[in-house]
Amino acid sequence: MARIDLNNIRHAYLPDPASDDDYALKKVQHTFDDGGAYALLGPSGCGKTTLLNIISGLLRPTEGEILFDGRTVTDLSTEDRNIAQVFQFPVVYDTMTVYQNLAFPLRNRGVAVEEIERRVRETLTMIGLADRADQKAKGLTADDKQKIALGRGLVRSDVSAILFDEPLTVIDPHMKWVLRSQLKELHRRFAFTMVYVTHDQTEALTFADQVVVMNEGEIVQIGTPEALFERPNHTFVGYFIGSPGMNVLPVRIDGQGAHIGPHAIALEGQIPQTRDAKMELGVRPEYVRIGEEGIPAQIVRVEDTGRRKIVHATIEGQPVAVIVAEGAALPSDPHISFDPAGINLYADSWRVEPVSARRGGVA
Ligand SMILES: Nc1ncnc2c1ncn2[C@@H]1O[C@H](COP(=O)(O)OP(=O)(O)OP(=O)(O)O)[C@@H](O)[C@H]1O
Repeated sequence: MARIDLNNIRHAYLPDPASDDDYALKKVQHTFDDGGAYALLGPSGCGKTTLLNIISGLLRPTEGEILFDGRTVTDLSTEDRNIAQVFQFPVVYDTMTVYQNLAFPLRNRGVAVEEIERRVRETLTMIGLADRADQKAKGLTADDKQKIALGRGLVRSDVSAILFDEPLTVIDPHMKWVLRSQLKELHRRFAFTMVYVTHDQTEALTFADQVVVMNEGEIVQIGTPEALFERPNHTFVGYFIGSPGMNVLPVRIDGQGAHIGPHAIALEGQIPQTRDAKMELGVRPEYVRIGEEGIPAQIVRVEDTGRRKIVHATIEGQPVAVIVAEGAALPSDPHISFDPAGINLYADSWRVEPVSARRGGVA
């Protein structure tokens, strides 16, 4: 397995890109550590597949350089980069049996027959197709074919990395959960470098150690699922991750602190100097309290989701979502307050650290 460095990668599908908007990938500078499990997460069209195809060699970037373990591979093919890639829709050899499909990439590389037998049997068990080893792929369901495609990616131990592009789209929901857990387990056992593209936050957060969140051709944050939840770097990460997403509230900052209308908000640490930036507070619904004290609120709607309720309210005309326990009673004169530990401050959509935590830093 390999460490993958992306140095100043940009990509435009247009022949003569002029402005930033012409680039599907604006600028990517990132290292995927050897043996890391990464998810590329973001909405449709943000550049995930473009980035994945640049790593695999299906696409040559307009600018920049790709290195595997310090060696430049920018001009090498997928085969020469020794990459296994699993796509959204299954790519299998219909006329071969399930066993032959998995054995094929190993035979191609001259792996010894006993080793092929051992690895193929092990992988077949892992993907739940051991009992169908001798069946032709042709008659199988899309689900099972995709399991073969996953198996073909996993059967080789010599690859630099395994790349997955929304591989569970065609898999039924229960099997999705099973395969996701198996991929995670495989990663624990064999420490493959894995990059997994998805627009589904559950898939990303359960699979990856590090989630790379992308928006409009840029990486906006790389972090553990916990960091993305507690300290979103950008308001986009705040509302893209979480259900419902983070509340983002415009605030006024002055020498005394942050204010929503006439109401002062208690913050941890000192507020950094922010010049003329657009200032917002980001507070996840899990950190909003509804009770007798705080800012007067109007309840608009209550959603019952089973173990908890989501209360949709407004304060000073701004929508706020609040998560409360299933049995909790709502006050007749509702007020909203924020747990200071759950408040993040944003200047022009990017998070700023409270000054005390950064020792005198300025936004
Ligand atoms: N072959 C192509 N030619 C021209 N534009 C393209 C091509 N492939 C992708 N794009 C554009 O590049 C941008 C990024 O696309 P990309 O497929 O990388 O996004 P994505 O995040 O993987 O989206 P999705 O989840 O829908 O696959 C989009 O605006 C898309 O329309």
